[in-house]
Amino acid sequence: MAALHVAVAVVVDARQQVLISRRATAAHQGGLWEFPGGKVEPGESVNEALARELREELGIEPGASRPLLLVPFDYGDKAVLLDVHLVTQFRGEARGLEGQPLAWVSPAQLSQYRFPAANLAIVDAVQQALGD
Ligand SMILES: Nc1nc2c([nH]c(=O)n2[C@@H]2O[C@H](COP(=O)(O)OP(=O)(O)OP(=O)(O)O)[C@@H](O)[C@H]2O)c(=O)[nH]1
Ligand SMILES: [Mg+2]
Repeated sequence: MAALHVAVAVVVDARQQVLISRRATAAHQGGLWEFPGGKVEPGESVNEALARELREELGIEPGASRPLLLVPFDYGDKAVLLDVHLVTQFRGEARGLEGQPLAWVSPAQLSQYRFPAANLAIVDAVQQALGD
Protein backbone atom coordinates (compact mmCIF):
# COMPACT_ATOMS: atom_id res chain seq x y z
CA MET A 1 0.00 0.00 0.00
CA ALA A 2 1.43 3.39 -0.99
CA ALA A 3 2.05 5.80 1.86
CA LEU A 4 -0.25 8.76 2.21
CA HIS A 5 1.70 11.95 1.47
CA VAL A 6 0.92 14.47 4.21
CA ALA A 7 1.99 18.13 4.31
CA VAL A 8 2.77 19.10 7.91
CA ALA A 9 3.54 22.62 9.14
CA VAL A 10 5.60 23.58 12.15
CA VAL A 11 4.42 27.19 12.47
CA VAL A 12 6.80 29.35 14.51
CA ASP A 13 5.98 32.86 15.69
CA ALA A 14 8.28 35.80 16.43
CA ARG A 15 8.72 34.59 20.02
CA GLN A 16 9.85 31.14 18.84
CA GLN A 17 6.65 29.51 20.05
CA VAL A 18 5.32 26.60 18.01
CA LEU A 19 1.66 25.98 17.12
CA ILE A 20 0.05 22.63 17.89
CA SER A 21 -3.57 21.54 17.60
CA ARG A 22 -5.58 18.67 18.98
CA ARG A 23 -7.04 16.07 16.63
CA ALA A 24 -10.75 15.32 16.80
CA THR A 25 -11.50 12.26 18.95
CA ALA A 26 -13.01 10.35 16.02
CA ALA A 27 -10.10 11.02 13.61
CA HIS A 28 -7.16 8.67 12.92
CA GLN A 29 -4.85 9.06 15.97
CA GLY A 30 -7.71 11.03 17.51
CA GLY A 31 -7.37 13.01 20.75
CA LEU A 32 -3.61 13.40 20.33
CA TRP A 33 -1.88 16.69 19.57
CA GLU A 34 -0.47 17.30 16.08
CA PHE A 35 1.11 19.88 13.86
CA PRO A 36 -1.42 21.40 11.45
CA GLY A 37 -1.58 19.90 7.97
CA GLY A 38 -3.21 17.27 5.86
CA LYS A 39 -3.13 15.09 2.77
CA VAL A 40 -1.52 16.37 -0.43
CA GLU A 41 -4.33 16.18 -3.02
CA PRO A 42 -3.74 14.88 -6.59
CA GLY A 43 -2.17 17.57 -8.77
CA GLU A 44 -1.07 19.63 -5.80
CA SER A 45 2.52 20.41 -4.76
CA VAL A 46 3.43 19.95 -1.12
CA ASN A 47 3.73 23.73 -0.72
CA GLU A 48 0.27 24.23 -2.20
CA ALA A 49 -1.13 21.61 0.17
CA LEU A 50 0.61 23.26 3.11
CA ALA A 51 -0.84 26.67 2.24
CA ARG A 52 -4.34 25.23 1.68
CA GLU A 53 -4.36 23.30 4.96
CA LEU A 54 -3.15 26.33 6.93
CA ARG A 55 -5.86 28.45 5.31
CA GLU A 56 -8.60 25.86 5.96
CA GLU A 57 -7.61 24.80 9.47
CA LEU A 58 -6.19 28.06 10.90
CA GLY A 59 -7.03 30.99 8.61
CA ILE A 60 -3.39 31.98 8.13
CA GLU A 61 -1.35 32.48 4.94
CA PRO A 62 2.20 31.13 5.10
CA GLY A 63 5.08 33.30 3.85
CA ALA A 64 8.59 31.94 4.24
CA SER A 65 8.93 28.22 4.85
CA ARG A 66 11.63 25.58 4.48
CA PRO A 67 11.69 21.79 4.48
CA LEU A 68 12.58 20.34 7.90
CA LEU A 69 12.37 16.54 7.53
CA LEU A 70 10.53 13.61 5.97
CA VAL A 71 9.03 11.00 8.28
CA PRO A 72 7.88 7.70 6.80
CA PHE A 73 5.76 5.81 9.34
CA ASP A 74 3.53 2.75 9.23
CA TYR A 75 0.73 2.68 11.81
CA GLY A 76 -0.40 -0.75 10.66
CA ASP A 77 -3.84 0.51 9.65
CA LYS A 78 -2.26 3.33 7.61
CA ALA A 79 1.16 4.25 6.23
CA VAL A 80 2.07 7.93 6.01
CA LEU A 81 4.91 10.05 4.67
CA LEU A 82 4.96 13.24 6.73
CA ASP A 83 6.56 16.05 4.70
CA VAL A 84 7.37 18.52 7.44
CA HIS A 85 8.07 22.19 6.81
CA LEU A 86 9.10 24.97 9.14
CA VAL A 87 6.85 28.00 8.55
CA THR A 88 8.62 31.03 9.95
CA GLN A 89 6.45 33.79 8.49
CA PHE A 90 2.69 34.00 8.08
CA ARG A 91 -0.12 36.51 7.78
CA GLY A 92 -3.17 36.50 10.02
CA GLU A 93 -3.92 35.22 13.48
CA ALA A 94 -4.33 31.47 13.90
CA ARG A 95 -7.78 30.25 14.97
CA GLY A 96 -9.11 26.70 15.28
CA LEU A 97 -11.49 26.97 12.31
CA GLU A 98 -12.51 23.31 12.59
CA GLY A 99 -13.22 23.61 16.31
CA GLN A 100 -9.83 22.16 17.24
CA PRO A 101 -8.07 23.39 20.39
CA LEU A 102 -4.80 25.24 19.67
CA ALA A 103 -1.74 25.88 21.82
CA TRP A 104 1.42 27.94 21.29
CA VAL A 105 4.26 26.27 23.16
CA SER A 106 8.04 26.49 23.40
CA PRO A 107 10.10 23.77 21.71
CA ALA A 108 10.96 22.35 25.17
CA GLN A 109 7.28 22.19 26.17
CA LEU A 110 6.50 20.00 23.15
CA SER A 111 7.86 17.05 25.15
CA GLN A 112 4.92 17.35 27.56
CA TYR A 113 2.20 16.73 24.94
CA ARG A 114 1.00 13.41 23.57
CA PHE A 115 1.52 13.11 19.79
CA PRO A 116 1.09 10.26 17.30
CA ALA A 117 4.17 7.98 17.29
CA ALA A 118 5.47 9.41 13.99
CA ASN A 119 5.77 12.83 15.61
CA LEU A 120 8.56 11.96 18.05
CA ALA A 121 11.07 12.50 15.22
CA ILE A 122 9.45 15.86 14.44
CA VAL A 123 9.65 17.04 18.06
CA ASP A 124 13.36 16.11 18.11
CA ALA A 125 14.02 17.97 14.84
CA VAL A 126 12.15 21.09 16.04
CA GLN A 127 14.07 21.16 19.30
CA GLN A 128 17.35 20.83 17.39
CA ALA A 129 16.42 23.45 14.78
CA LEU A 130 15.06 26.04 17.23
CA GLY A 131 16.83 25.09 20.43
CA ASP A 132 14.74 24.45 23.52
N1 LIG B 1 -1.81 16.82 10.10
C1 LIG B 1 -1.05 15.94 10.73
N2 LIG B 1 -1.20 14.63 10.44
C2 LIG B 1 -0.41 13.76 11.10
C3 LIG B 1 0.55 14.19 12.06
N3 LIG B 1 1.17 13.08 12.56
C4 LIG B 1 0.63 11.99 11.95
O1 LIG B 1 0.94 10.84 12.15
N4 LIG B 1 -0.35 12.41 11.05
C5 LIG B 1 -1.16 11.51 10.23
O2 LIG B 1 -1.26 11.96 8.90
C6 LIG B 1 -2.50 11.56 8.32
C7 LIG B 1 -3.17 12.66 7.51
O3 LIG B 1 -3.40 13.83 8.25
P1 LIG B 1 -4.84 14.53 8.39
O4 LIG B 1 -5.83 13.61 9.00
O5 LIG B 1 -4.61 15.83 9.06
O6 LIG B 1 -5.28 14.78 6.89
P2 LIG B 1 -6.43 15.79 6.43
O7 LIG B 1 -6.31 17.08 7.19
O8 LIG B 1 -6.32 15.86 4.93
O9 LIG B 1 -7.70 15.00 6.96
P3 LIG B 1 -9.19 14.90 6.50
O10 LIG B 1 -9.30 13.48 5.97
O11 LIG B 1 -9.94 15.06 7.78
O12 LIG B 1 -9.44 15.96 5.49
C8 LIG B 1 -3.38 11.07 9.47
O13 LIG B 1 -3.45 9.66 9.39
C9 LIG B 1 -2.61 11.47 10.71
O14 LIG B 1 -2.80 10.52 11.74
C10 LIG B 1 0.70 15.57 12.35
O15 LIG B 1 1.51 16.02 13.16
N5 LIG B 1 -0.14 16.40 11.65
MG1 LIG C 1 -5.48 17.88 8.97
